[in-house]
Amino acid sequence: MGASTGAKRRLTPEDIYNITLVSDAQISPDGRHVAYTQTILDKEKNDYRSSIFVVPVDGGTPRRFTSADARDSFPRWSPDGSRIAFLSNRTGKSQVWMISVDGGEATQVTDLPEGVTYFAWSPDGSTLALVSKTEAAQLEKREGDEEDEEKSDVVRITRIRFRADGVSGFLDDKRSHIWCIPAAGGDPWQVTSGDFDDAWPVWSPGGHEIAFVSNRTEDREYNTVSEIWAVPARGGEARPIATGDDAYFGRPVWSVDGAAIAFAGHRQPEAGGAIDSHVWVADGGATRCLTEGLGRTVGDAGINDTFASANPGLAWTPDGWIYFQVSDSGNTHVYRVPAGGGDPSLVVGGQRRVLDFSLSPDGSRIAFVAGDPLNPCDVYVCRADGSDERRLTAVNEEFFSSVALSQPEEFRVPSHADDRAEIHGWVMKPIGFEPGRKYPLVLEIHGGPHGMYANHYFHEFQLLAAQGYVVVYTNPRGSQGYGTEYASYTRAAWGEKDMPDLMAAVDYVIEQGYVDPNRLGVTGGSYGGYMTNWVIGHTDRFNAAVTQRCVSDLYSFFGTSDIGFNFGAYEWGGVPWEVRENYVRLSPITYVENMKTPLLIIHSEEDYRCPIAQAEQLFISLKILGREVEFVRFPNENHNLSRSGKPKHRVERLQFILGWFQRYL
Ligand SMILES: CSCC[C@H](NC=O)C(=O)N[C@@H](CC(C)C)C(=O)N[C@@H](Cc1ccccc1)C(=O)O
Repeated sequence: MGASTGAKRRLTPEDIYNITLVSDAQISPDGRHVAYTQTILDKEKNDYRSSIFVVPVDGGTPRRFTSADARDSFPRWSPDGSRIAFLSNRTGKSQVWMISVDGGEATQVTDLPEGVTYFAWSPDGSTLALVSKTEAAQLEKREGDEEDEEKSDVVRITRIRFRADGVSGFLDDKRSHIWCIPAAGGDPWQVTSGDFDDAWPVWSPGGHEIAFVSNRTEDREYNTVSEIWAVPARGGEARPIATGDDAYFGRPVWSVDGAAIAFAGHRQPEAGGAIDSHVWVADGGATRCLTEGLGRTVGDAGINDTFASANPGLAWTPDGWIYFQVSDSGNTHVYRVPAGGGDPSLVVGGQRRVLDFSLSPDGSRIAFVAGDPLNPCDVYVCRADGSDERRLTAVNEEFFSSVALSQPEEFRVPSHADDRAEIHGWVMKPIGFEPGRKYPLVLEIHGGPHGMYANHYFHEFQLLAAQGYVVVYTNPRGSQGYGTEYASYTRAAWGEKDMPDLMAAVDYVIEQGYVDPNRLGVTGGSYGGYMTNWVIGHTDRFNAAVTQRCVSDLYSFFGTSDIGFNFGAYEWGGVPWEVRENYVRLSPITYVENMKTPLLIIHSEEDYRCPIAQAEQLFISLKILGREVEFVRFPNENHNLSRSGKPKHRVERLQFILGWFQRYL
């Protein structure tokens, strides 16, 4: 691939409308069907629409279960397999709905004033545990009730976390709590309360207790702790499972006998994604780590622009295996480990990214969604040991058979840094590639910094290849998927320690002989935008740059991003007044006078992760310096414009990127 287009046409930005996304594969209790969410981008409505589908594991045509003009998602089978409960925004707020597997109309189960973000079936199928920001007192007082006082538009802020990307306005003081409701409908009751955010309820096998994730430490306003607790299902006092100031745990799952709980995470909350996560078990004695020697992080650190997220948990089988995702060198796989101790082993591997998975209750089958460089996603099923794998959907087969795609080629190259560490990367040749010709190159830089480029379809990369660019992308130091030492290497050294890795990849590809070294471009988003700014402040080798949702000044980023002060305090070695020099030295804007590369700045106006002032400061400085710079602002969009922004804006963003590189390369 890459050599000729044959009968196939080239990809265009608008082709995002031709891509169907599947996610959240949930295998039925009898292991014979898989329910999943299917999402499309609706051009006419300029919005997303998702529905629940069910496909037989023995093959056959997927059947649409819901067809509302809404977002239906999170399908979960009742324990007897007769019903599927799901979340839907069809009445405005996200609520739980129910549909019989025999067909018929879906019925609404919950009507909580603050909606529902997550739910789980009780083992006997009688009750659903929910997560909602509703407080019991609100149920008495519904919309339309008279307010006592006239509302003021003045905002009084008392909490350190007062804004979150994706939430317009400011955060309210409401807390997420666990609720329960009869699955057949009826009055809900509040299970947890207090000044805590509770999440991810999981029923004990006997149905008496619910484990959940919360931060109940004294210092919770200021730390990033995440603990595991359990509470009686009828309400009462919560008991600690894995708690304390060193807890950074989530995704709890009970053992089948209810004697133990497994979960994922690590014991350094302030480090976040900079260190590897593991699988742990708490059984009343000491908490044990089951994946000590794994050398890779538990979970999916993959980054791309064409996916629908599902956020799967761990799975514990009756015969004592715990299943979990692992990010490994650009792939996300499914592993399992014996709960009693032993070596973790690979179950679902391959050059691909497993986005989510679920196990049948008897532990015999796995359903999963996976994507690879030429296919964003499909639903698969296999046996518990990974054998007998079958693809159950082919949602994009027809579309992708009509367009030419470039197959990424992997490489490993020594860094330009003194340690000559091995850096893993990919190169995509342009569509219509002809040996002997020289092509412009675009370097793509991922964010995080602790994310991971993966063996997964990336629309932006394929578009650049379709337009005649060589596309290079790598997992430099700071990336996940190569162990803790690799991921944490950039601490207090952003830019300084990863730029030599990136430039080694660029030089390696230039050495292959098909790149015009005078036509080099660079782009990236978020931390990738930070690095784009850093790179053009430290070399003039690039002829065009596009910085997206970027960070330019660490000093003004600190305290204005929703990411929280802890992020900077860890990543840059302290708070500004402790390590002032780091904030200046590591800020790309410090080197703005050196920036000569024509720069396009793309930023969303409601980006609270990287506030738009980061872009404005850079734009104004470069304008004053008389540099070639343009600033494209996307109204009503947040940090996730490239992944879940309004479809029309996503197309426009891609057009701006292509336009800039066409102009300067
Ligand atoms: C995937 S890990 C990074 C998440 C990180 N959040 C907390 O630690 C984050 O938001 N990092 C930003 C940079 C930071 C604001 C300086 C970032 O680079 N984000 C990336 C990665 C990402 C991908 C998918 C979803 C969330 C973040 C980006 O926006 O592309």
